[in-house]
Amino acid sequence: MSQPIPRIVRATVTPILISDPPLLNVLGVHQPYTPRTIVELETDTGATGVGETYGDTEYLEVARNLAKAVIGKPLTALNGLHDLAYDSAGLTPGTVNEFDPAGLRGARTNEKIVRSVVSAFEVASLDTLGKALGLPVHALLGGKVRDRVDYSGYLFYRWAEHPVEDAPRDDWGAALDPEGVVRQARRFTDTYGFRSFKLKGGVFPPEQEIAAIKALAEAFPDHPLRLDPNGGWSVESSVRVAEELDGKLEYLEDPTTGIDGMAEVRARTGALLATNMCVTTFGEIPEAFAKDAVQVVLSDHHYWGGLHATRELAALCRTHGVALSMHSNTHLGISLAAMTHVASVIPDLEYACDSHRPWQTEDVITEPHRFTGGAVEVSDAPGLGVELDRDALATLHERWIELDGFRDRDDVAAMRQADPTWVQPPLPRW
Ligand SMILES: O=C([O-])C(=O)C[C@H](O)[C@@H](O)C(=O)[O-]
Ligand SMILES: [Mg+2]
Repeated sequence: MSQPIPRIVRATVTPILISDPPLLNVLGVHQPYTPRTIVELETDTGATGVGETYGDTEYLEVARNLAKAVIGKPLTALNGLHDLAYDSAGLTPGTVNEFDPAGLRGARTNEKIVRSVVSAFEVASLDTLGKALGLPVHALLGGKVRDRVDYSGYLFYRWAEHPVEDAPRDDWGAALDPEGVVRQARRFTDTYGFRSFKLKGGVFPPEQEIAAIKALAEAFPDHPLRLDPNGGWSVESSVRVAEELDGKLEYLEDPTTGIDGMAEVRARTGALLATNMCVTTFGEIPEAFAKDAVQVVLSDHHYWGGLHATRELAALCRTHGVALSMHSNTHLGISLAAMTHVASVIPDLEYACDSHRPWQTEDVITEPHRFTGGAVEVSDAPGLGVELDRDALATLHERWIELDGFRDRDDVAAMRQADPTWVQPPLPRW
């Protein structure tokens, strides 16, 4: 006997600020606090679920509108979320900002904002549905093909402390040269067992970053390595780095900006190139793949629009012989759970995924994930397999209310706290 599909009766959007260390990148430095949005859904049958996404003001606005619009909708109406988000926010597709000061993921567009918000509602819906059915999210996506998902150790040049008073602190110390990077990698691997490393570059002139990769290669000869300057280099510099590091990298990530620049680096060096900047939406795929600009697409279920969309992306990549792996920005355990579920159902995932999570000291789930052997176990518990920590959520939301200067991530402005002359660096920087 068929049952009515549960309908959504409550959708709550809670903005939070989470502590973030002073991690450096081509734009500047992370703020002491990064905004995230937590979405909670409840159905008329009493089932509940959670999702997480970016929390900057523009995202939050769209999320708040979508929260009103989903009331009364069937829990399984996932394919309508995208249009509902556009309509409820009164948006049309378009570019908001040619360069995103917050996330180093190409231009900031309404499409990316909408998809990022939709991802949190889609994940929350799947969590709710899974819990109602007693099935893990991976089962709702066709079933896991692996029990553990590999993540790479995400190394950053960093300062010991933020240059502002009362900022959160940690005990990692500074990493500003090859020795510091190797020390950080050693601690990462001792603590979490990571079996590959990615170094966030674009911070120092390429020679210094080449030296850091060489030091890592010497210290960890069995660990695959990646370098990601977020488009900080010209084509000429990219070619030089690719040649200097030939044989030392498993791939080079976004050495330069734009599809044409990436295609030229590929054509001149044969280096394997990954991106989370020049292919971040479905519309960019035909040109990038036709020009052989990228060989590894770093998906991010937030900005591709959710877990189903990530599987669609995986199918497209597979069809074109392009590999798929996973990008990450600052995030908490709800996102890590979603990333792990979707990664577990993609058969041909050959590279370890990225995750910022080891840098975070706070979470909104009662039992944060553990990285062991560089991997996270895929949960078979109903839904995402996480439980919301309401006290932690309330505390981090209070912080969002109090510290209104951090509600939009801006790495350029954060850098100005240390260097008042700092302006958004033009790319390429070198
Ligand atoms: O792989 C990437 O490009 C990123 O993770 C972008 C991020 O914004 C990262 O650079 C960061 O958080 O500094
Ligand atoms: Mg990247």
